[in-house]
Amino acid sequence: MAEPIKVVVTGAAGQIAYSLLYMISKGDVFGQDQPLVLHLLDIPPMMGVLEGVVMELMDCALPLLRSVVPTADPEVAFKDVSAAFLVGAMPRKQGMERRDLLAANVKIFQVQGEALDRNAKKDVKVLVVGNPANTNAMVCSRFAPSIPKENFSAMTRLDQNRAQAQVAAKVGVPVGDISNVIIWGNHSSTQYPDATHALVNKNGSETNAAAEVKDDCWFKNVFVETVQKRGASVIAARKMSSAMSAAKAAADHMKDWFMGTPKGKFVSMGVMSDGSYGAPKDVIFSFPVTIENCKWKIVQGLEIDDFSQKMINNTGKELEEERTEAFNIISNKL
Ligand SMILES: NC(=O)C1=CN([C@@H]2O[C@H](COP(=O)(O)OP(=O)(O)OC[C@H]3O[C@@H](n4cnc5c(N)ncnc54)[C@H](O)[C@@H]3O)[C@@H](O)[C@H]2O)C=CC1
Ligand SMILES: O=C([O-])CC(=O)C(=O)O
Repeated sequence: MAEPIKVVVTGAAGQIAYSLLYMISKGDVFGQDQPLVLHLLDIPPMMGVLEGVVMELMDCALPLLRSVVPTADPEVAFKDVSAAFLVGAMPRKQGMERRDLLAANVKIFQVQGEALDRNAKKDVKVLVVGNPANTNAMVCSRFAPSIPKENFSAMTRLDQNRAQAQVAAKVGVPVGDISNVIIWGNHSSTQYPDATHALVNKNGSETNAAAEVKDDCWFKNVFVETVQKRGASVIAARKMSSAMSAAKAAADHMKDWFMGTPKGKFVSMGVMSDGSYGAPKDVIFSFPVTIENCKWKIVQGLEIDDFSQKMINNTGKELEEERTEAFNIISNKL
């Protein structure tokens, strides 16, 4: 069996981590042959709760989990890690936009970027889940200059999974038979869930989902809005933000990054923009990507109609505004 790899989860005493830690520890992300050492970071007042999480992980008796290091010290948490799930941040409450969390959360990602830079392996794969995820990931990368920009990503996989589930219900097939739904841009209510290129697998042959449904109005209105507002709908119902589905999406995202995407299939990830499809450069923008040998590549050459381009431009504009806001907050706090 391989040597254990070190994996850090921040916000380890919180609700997303409570589901995510189990998924990681039983081999859902790095595979059934990959032993793990888990580093769990949270803030000092949560160390008691974290002790309980450590007890439960031990009591799960999971063979791949070789040891657990609970800590409130980022220098310890990020030491020699190969993968980082940056979950720890304040969640939004009803009536807030994710962007409203910038003031509370952006500084966390500055500090953690600096600690990653000093301590993590240089090929560490970083997934930012804490909101506003795209802008936090951009900040984290800026403060970790010795780690390639390509190693920082933000989670839009939950949006992709939501979109896939909506299309599956509309077509009337199991969710696993839908692929290549795209999330463009920001993990916010300006994101553009795009099913133009989505495929439906019917008895082994693949057809275009939009052609199958023949309801352009549904795709441009109900579908887009349902996915854009799904996080808010969960908060309204649960009085807390999505956790089980967020953990599953984080596991899916990191698994694909390490294991790759199947031929002809793509997934959506917030990655450092190179300006493809008219997106602004140097923001973390969600694109369709394929992954091979732990490296993602933006899918090129997709046909983009006027409606889609308008939506891509709009979410890009929000990311530029968030970038300005984030650096204002950081410079005021220096
Ligand atoms: N990108 C996405 O699709 C999603 C993102 N989220 C975001 O994920 C974040 C976490 O959500 P939950 O687990 O529900 O929140 P939670 O409040 O249950 O847990 C957050 C944990 O982070 C800890 N924390 C705060 N500051 C920290 C720091 N500096 N270092 C380490 N830990 C720190 C807290 O003590 C707490 O234990 C929120 O920002 C939420 O908005 C949630 C769902 C989906
Ligand atoms: O909506 C929220 O604040 C939590 C989140 O990011 C989501 O569920 O997509």
